[in-house]
Amino acid sequence: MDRAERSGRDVISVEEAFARIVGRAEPLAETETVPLRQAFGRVLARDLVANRTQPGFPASAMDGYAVRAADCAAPFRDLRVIGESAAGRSFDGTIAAGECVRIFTGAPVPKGADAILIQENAERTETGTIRPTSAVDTGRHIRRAGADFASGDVLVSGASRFSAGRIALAASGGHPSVEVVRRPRVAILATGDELVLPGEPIGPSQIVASNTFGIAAIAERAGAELFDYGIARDDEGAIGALVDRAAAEDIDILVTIGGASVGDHDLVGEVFASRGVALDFWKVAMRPGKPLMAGRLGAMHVLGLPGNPASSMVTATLFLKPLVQALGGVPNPIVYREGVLGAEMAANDERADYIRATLDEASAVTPIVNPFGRQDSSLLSVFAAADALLLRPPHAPAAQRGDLCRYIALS
Ligand SMILES: Nc1nc2c(c(=O)[nH]1)N[C@H]1C(S)=C(S)[C@@H](COP(=O)(O)OP(=O)(O)OC[C@H]3O[C@@H](n4cnc5c(N)ncnc54)[C@H](O)[C@@H]3O)O[C@H]1N2
Ligand code: MOO
Repeated sequence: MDRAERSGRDVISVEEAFARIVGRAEPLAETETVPLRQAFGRVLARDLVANRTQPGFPASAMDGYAVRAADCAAPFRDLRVIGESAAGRSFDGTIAAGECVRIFTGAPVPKGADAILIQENAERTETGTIRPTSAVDTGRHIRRAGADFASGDVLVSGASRFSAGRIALAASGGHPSVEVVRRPRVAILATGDELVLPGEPIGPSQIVASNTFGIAAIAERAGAELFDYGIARDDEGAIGALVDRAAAEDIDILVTIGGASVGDHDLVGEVFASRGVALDFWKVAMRPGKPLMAGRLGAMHVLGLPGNPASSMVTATLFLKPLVQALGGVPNPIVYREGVLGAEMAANDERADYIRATLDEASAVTPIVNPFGRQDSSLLSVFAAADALLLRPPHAPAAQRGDLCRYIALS
């Protein structure tokens, strides 16, 4: 496909682009076992089954006395304290009528007891007995064995992402390590003669290659293992060598930044073609982010993001993030929420607009979405200050302040 052919043709909708990039992505089959401490955010490969029952014994939920409920009915009489059960140190005898055992939270309930009298409802006497001051129901303050889970229960279903709570549950179920889906391997390659790294000496017509850092954060948050391929000059050989490297290093998603448009130095599409990338599409009816390329080189997904900072961040949010999630085996829809417009909007043209906006959530359940006045796709300061991308669908009619709208929350 030459440049003339690539330009102008086949502008597809955002929904179509999503279906082609994300909808066709197969979750990775490979798994790995990681220590539980490293499992946060990872995707569980298969159902995690409890190795033990929790609690493993009937346990007291309170500090007090293990009693027979029948002994704690009015008129109250003294109960003899025949021992103590603390967490980790049980009382091995059996409680008979008129007896009780001093017990602490989490400790095993001794045989014969069927309730816990909290210590606030017991008067200690000088003769080593206690007297209940309140009746107690059978079963009161006793956690039955297996109340949390039983051995063999599914604790966390396969394809779930490990939250803090799920990690703690896996630990409680007796798992020091867990089997998780391999992280998708994402390589990021910035292209452009004008680019230098942050902190490097910078010439008068140079700019800092900032996009890699933002895109990497989006990909890693979505679960990627990241490979930074640095900056390639606007040279077919240099860019091509890094495409080859990605294929050789079993990269799952190669992301290029810049060089996606129609200028004489926009070489990425040609390099892709020369390296055998099967280009699926090259333009999306969206703003920012129109010159987005997507294709495959064998099993490797290839995404050519536009160079303008907001364009690359928006396309990474809409397509790269859910693609990483799809390969990693987690649900990956783009969630559009409902808001109220904080400003009037002009009628839209044929491109879906993703307008950088702030959310005012203080006043109402439905947040007010306030678009920034400046929407140029070079403005990182505006993107960084945004909480949301306000969606203006293609051909949306003019809208008033207070009208309902949809937005994507940025985080
Ligand atoms: N004649 C036309 N010109 C342009 C069109 C068009 O349809 N016809 N599309 C415009 C749109 S929309 C966009 S978006 C840009 C995309 O251009 P490229 O992907 O080719 O990006 P570059 O030209 O390489 O760079 C654009 C801009 O972004 C800066 N940049 C590039 N890489 C980085 C990076 N890693 N970090 C930070 N900034 C980066 C670069 O210096 C340029 O300023 O094309 C329009 N043109
Ligand atoms: O669509 Mo470009 O991505 O506006 O700047």
